[in-house]
Amino acid sequence: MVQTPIVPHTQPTVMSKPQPFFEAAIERICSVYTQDSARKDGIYYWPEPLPTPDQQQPDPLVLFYPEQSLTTHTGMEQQECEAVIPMTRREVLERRSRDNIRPSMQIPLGLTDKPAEQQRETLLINLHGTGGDETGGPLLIAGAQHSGKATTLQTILFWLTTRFLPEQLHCAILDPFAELTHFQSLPHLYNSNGDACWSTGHADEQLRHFAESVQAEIQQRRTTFSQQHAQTLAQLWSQGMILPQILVVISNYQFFAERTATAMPLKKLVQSVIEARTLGIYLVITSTETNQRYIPQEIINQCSTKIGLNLKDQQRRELFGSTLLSTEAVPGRGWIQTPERRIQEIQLALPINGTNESLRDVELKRELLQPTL
Ligand SMILES: Nc1ncnc2c1ncn2[C@@H]1O[C@H](COP(=O)(O)OP(=O)(O)OP(=O)(O)O)[C@@H](O)[C@H]1O
Repeated sequence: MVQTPIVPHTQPTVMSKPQPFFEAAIERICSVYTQDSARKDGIYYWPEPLPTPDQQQPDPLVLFYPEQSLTTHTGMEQQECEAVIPMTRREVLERRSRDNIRPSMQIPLGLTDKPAEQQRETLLINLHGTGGDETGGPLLIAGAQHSGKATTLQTILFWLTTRFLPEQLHCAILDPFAELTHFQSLPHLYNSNGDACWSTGHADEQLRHFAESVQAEIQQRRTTFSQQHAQTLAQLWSQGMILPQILVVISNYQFFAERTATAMPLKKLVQSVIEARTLGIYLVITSTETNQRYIPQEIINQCSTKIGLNLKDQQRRELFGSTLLSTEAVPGRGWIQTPERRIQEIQLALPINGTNESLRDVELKRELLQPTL
């Protein structure tokens, strides 16, 4: 039996504002009975809540450990943020040229809350999956406006382009609202023919060209796999044949849905990419809508990992097939449904720290323009 800790009688703490009695009591207990002593007694504390962006700290959770604190526009040093990766970006860049790297579509994207297990864990999305066709798979991020969709795409691209050399990773991006333009400068966005693989898809011709170039890559890859009698990209890499992993990003899918000339070719492209996962070709889609009018139900069903950010009740039902409580309306907060169909609350990470969007934007651009190691 665990004994109740004895709290010595101390002077009341001086507080700046009145605190409810139970909060003051908990604070007093915590000050004398540390987490370490509790663990030794077999008591595990409820984990910290998910970090919440607010006015005081708009960037509580970032991808990499910040190199240095950025100063705010008022010149004051900002508060420390939590990092998903306990390393700076520079350290990850250094490792990528040193490590014997293997293909991997595991992406650290934030934190997840598991109240039943009293745990808060790193949220790892695995687009490849480890256990056959039902695992990994396409990622769909659906969310209201300003809920953090574009930022999440930036975090995904920032991770993958930091982790992998351009010959190991290639991205093809359809970006109608030009939210990912900073990545255009990276060699990862050029295919083996030297063609840029970023497009707004505004003109039908642009979209057709984008779809054709991705389809051509898929076709070429099928031929290579069969010539080499390979089952997986990892097999080819281990034989010294480095074909890049390909990430296809379709941002704001709903934008294309009502254009009759583009809806069908885009749907066909998505189907082909979904089928090409075993060839090392992966898909991430974002959408502000979850209704069939804007995104075909087959596509929603085939996306085995789904994230919903600040959605209405009806949209949560359309996306997850079940009614969930709404989450706090802060950017990057929502629900994830994983391939095992588990649903968990999450907080997604910013790619970079900074107290407002324009500071973060400048900093991200600067990081991406820096010569890599
Ligand atoms: N995980 C996060 N943590 C903190 N702030 C975030 C996070 N994600 C996004 N934000 C901030 O919230 C705002 C909206 O983000 P973002 O532009 O990514 O949303 P969006 O869903 O793409 O919006 P829209 O649909 O209007 O394009 C931005 O100021 C962004 O910096």
